[in-house]
Amino acid sequence: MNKRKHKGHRKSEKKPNRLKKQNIKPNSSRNQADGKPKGKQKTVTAEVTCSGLTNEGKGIVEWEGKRLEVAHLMPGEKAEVIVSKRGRYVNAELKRVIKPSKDRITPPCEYYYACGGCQLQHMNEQAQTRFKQETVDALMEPFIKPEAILTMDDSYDYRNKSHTTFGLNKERQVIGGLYAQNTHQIIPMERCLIHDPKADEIVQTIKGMLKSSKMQPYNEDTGQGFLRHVLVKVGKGSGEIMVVLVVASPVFKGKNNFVKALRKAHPEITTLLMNINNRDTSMILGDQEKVLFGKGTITDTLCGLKFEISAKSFYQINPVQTEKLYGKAIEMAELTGKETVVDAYCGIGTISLIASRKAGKVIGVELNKDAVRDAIRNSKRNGVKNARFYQGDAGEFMVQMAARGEKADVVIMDPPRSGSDEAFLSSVVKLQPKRVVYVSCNPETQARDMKYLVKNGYKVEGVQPVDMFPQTHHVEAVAKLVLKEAGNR
Ligand SMILES: C[S@@+](CC[C@H](N)C(=O)[O-])C[C@H]1O[C@@H](n2cnc3c(N)ncnc32)[C@H](O)[C@@H]1O
Repeated sequence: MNKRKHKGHRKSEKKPNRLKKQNIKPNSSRNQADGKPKGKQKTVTAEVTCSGLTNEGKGIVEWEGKRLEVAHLMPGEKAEVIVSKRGRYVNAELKRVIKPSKDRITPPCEYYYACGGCQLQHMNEQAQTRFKQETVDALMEPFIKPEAILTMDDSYDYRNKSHTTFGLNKERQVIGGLYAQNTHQIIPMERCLIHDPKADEIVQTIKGMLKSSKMQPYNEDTGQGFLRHVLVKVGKGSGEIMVVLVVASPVFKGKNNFVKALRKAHPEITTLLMNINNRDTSMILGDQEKVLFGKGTITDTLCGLKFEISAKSFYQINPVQTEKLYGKAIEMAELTGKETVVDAYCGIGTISLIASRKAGKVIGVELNKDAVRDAIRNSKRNGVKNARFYQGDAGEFMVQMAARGEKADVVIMDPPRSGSDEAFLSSVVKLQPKRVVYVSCNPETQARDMKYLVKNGYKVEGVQPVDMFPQTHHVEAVAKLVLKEAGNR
């Protein structure tokens, strides 16, 4: 996915929406012209005690009868917070922790409090694990008690994909970094501790080259400038590296010299692309792409298979944990070699091809054209003969399968953060697969969709949380649902 927030991830896909975050009714006290809350802002310092955490890892406190959310505050902690009130809009920020939790640590990242990418670095590993376990436990409480979360030994440097945004600071110097949470303000940074270190090194080289190559960073407000973002994908298993320069115009002055210099500085880059994004959008990647050198894709190894990955295709960002996640999903599918498996929202065919080794046949469906092309190539590359891939909306595809009276023994589904839809879920109910394995990076929408399936004849037999995104509030979960006996539906 080319969006800033996903599986992962890190930035909101939409423009900031602080009202929504604070659970206050939209536009209740806002000036319609500039979007800012109406009225004079009052600021007070208040002493509060944190009673728990939101699903985004923020501390919950009570102030003047209102429930407020305070980033970086932990349960049981007493703290001073700055409360800003304008009309009915109330915001609280941590000023000082008076009584710290025994689980509080000093965040190792120097940008942590300014950047929005990580939300849990102030918690030790046990507290992070407990938070994620409790989040999934609470969401799955109507169905089953989840298994203990699968954690990761080395919880930094794990991301195989990074994107850095470029701009100019007030002194008109080039800066590159991540956006501050809920804003489009770039926090200049040289190293993000959850990125692959090599990716950050390459980005720093590119930043240093901008001046000599007379390349201007893009300015979102004026629409002037050239370089918007740099996307780096690292094949952790293969060592292959893809760099994508996301630019605002197809005219790349000094391209040959730039490419030559970058290759000289980083011979480990295996392919370089230019992606043209000239729209006023929060999406990182545009539609047009040009390969500047190499094959335009990287290949990585996962679960013993080789996968080719395009710039715009989704690929799980933490391969160590992905192997655990996929292993669990395949175990839950209980394949014997005979089954027809539908792998919905299949991306580049990772789960499909791993499942194909134990299934009769696999049908993969995916919306992104590039990902489907990758999946077909991956199937050939791995000598898989019993998998077919289709491009389209998974819901529509399932509706058609149900209308044609086709059969599926197992449905594996791994939708984006927003979850699945009624067209898809109602068709699953019509197709009546014996098992549904639901993989999700958002257990909130997963629980919502599971409720539909449970109402319509399925029973939850297991839920396995996996920590795919250490240091952030995100958590992955895989659930096994089985069709109840006809008499028990
Ligand atoms: C979370 S990813 C999972 C991909 C794959 N299962 C994996 O593990 O790599 C979700 C995928 O769903 C795709 N997608 C999003 N909306 C879709 C839709 N309506 N129908 C089919 N695929 C969709 C995205 O392009 C993305 O590849």
